[in-house]
Amino acid sequence: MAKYRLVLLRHGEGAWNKENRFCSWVDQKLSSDGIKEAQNCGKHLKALGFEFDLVFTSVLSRSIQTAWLVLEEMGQEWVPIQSSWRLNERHYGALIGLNRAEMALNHGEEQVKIWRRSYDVTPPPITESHPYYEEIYNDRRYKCCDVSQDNLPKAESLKDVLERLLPYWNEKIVPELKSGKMILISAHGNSSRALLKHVEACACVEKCEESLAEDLVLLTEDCPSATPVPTQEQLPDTFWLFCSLCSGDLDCCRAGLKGNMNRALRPLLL
Ligand SMILES: O=C(O)[C@@H](COP(=O)(O)O)OP(=O)(O)O
Repeated sequence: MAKYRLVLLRHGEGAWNKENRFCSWVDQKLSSDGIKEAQNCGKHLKALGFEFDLVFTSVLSRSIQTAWLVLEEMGQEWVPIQSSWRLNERHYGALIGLNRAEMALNHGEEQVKIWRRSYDVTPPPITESHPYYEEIYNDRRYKCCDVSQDNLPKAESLKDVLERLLPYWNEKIVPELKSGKMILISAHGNSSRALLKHVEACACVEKCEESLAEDLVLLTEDCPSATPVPTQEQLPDTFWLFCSLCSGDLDCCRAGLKGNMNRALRPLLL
């Protein structure tokens, strides 16, 4: 039996994913395709015999809905779910709600790529005149966070996402993994990317005190070759799985489960 067991999911397709708009902190629900993707993912995980002990989600409905649908398909609805804004999608600031293709026409492909896939470039911040400002900052879910509403981000780079995510990862998730629980994280494209970057970096570094470091064996394979889905017995001693497709800035797929599992969720590559 593997020592540390983590499955990291990017949620199924949301309504604005379909429209190619920056969704970010706007609380869009899953599209009908997204619902099917999450259900398929649950079927695959069930077929592979996964038994989750604890689930972490962001406070955005698309990640929570994905977790519910996965658990329902697996007959594991009873598994506790913990939600935190720290797993939210990257805050895209003033870009929220805008269409990526229109942005590319107005600002150029290169600029849009920098906003989306650079590590430490922060897009312009959201201001009070933004059409979604009130909807986001007056939402009750952000009144009970571990930071005050005034201190919530107004725009984030991927680096900022990692910085706000790490305390939660280290304090809430890592101890549960270390206690032997099988964990599902249902998150977003960029919060997964940030976490992936951290976990992989730690796995490469000899000593990384607060991480799973040497004990963590990553199942890394070149993208996009389809490989057979390993059974639980075939998994190495310690594993984590990234159940979605590649992230453009990380160059290749990091996934223990590929093929069916990855096709169950919308690829991260756009
Ligand atoms: O905010 C969004 O629209 C996408 C990410 O956008 P990109 O960084 O891929 O542009 O997040 P998700 O659908 O994973 O919650």
